[in-house]
Amino acid sequence: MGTILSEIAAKTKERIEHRKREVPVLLLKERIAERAGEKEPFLFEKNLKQPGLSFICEVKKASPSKGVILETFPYLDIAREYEKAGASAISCLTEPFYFQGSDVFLEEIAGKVKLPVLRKDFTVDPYMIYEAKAMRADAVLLICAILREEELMEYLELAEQLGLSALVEAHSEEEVEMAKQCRARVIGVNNRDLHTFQVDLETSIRMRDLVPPETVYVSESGIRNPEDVRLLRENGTDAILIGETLMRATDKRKALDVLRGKHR
Ligand SMILES: O=C(O)c1ccccc1NCC(=O)[C@H](O)[C@H](O)COP(=O)(O)O
Repeated sequence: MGTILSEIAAKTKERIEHRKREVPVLLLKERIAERAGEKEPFLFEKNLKQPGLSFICEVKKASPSKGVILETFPYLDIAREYEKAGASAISCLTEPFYFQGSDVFLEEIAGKVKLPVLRKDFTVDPYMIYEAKAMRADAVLLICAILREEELMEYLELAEQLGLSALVEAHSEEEVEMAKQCRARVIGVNNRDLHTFQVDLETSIRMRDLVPPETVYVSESGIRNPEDVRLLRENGTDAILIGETLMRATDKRKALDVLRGKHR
């Protein structure tokens, strides 16, 4: 049975084939050259390697599991609040059909906020890595479940050449092995089951020891409360990626403090 990811990946391929005809890769390369030196290479990875648990805070309007999360979506204000609240990085959804994301959100956030920004999209073509760089992203998401090992290796090399970090996402032990084989430097385990959409933190807790300490280990999805954060911290997680919980919080700084265990 196919998962939601294969469906999103197929739709993304169509979107990107169309985009390539509108904006040829040569144009993206010109834009990248014009912006050379504007960004510190690999800042995403560098920030996640700072001592203590790092928070990657997500800017996400909607999702397949929850539908629309926020009707009005002040994405730039949200990113600024994350910055003030001490986030280490921002994750910005750019996928338009399932998450109501947009490249415009990312480009604007990356232009106005100093934190590194992850382009949270379903990378299925090297073109998307050039796009990410051209729109001033600092990192790309590479999902093992939608890539062959040769593709993952090729995309990691391209990201490296462009000074972009890559968050390599796994859902199983086999995918963690694939990420390691490709020498990923940042590996994220997603706690969301792609068949049922159920989240279970035990997934990333269980796989922690498969990833060596020099690789950044990220736990993604389903992080709701200080107890979840405490469990992940105590299990040796380097960074956590949080979307819905923060999107629904009216006061982001307070919500992050509560998650960190600073408020009761
Ligand atoms: O969020 C979904 O419904 C979803 C469904 C299928 C593939 C990916 C999906 N989400 C992308 C993410 O990985 C999350 O946005 C991210 O990890 C944050 O999760 P959460 O804190 O649970 O919003």
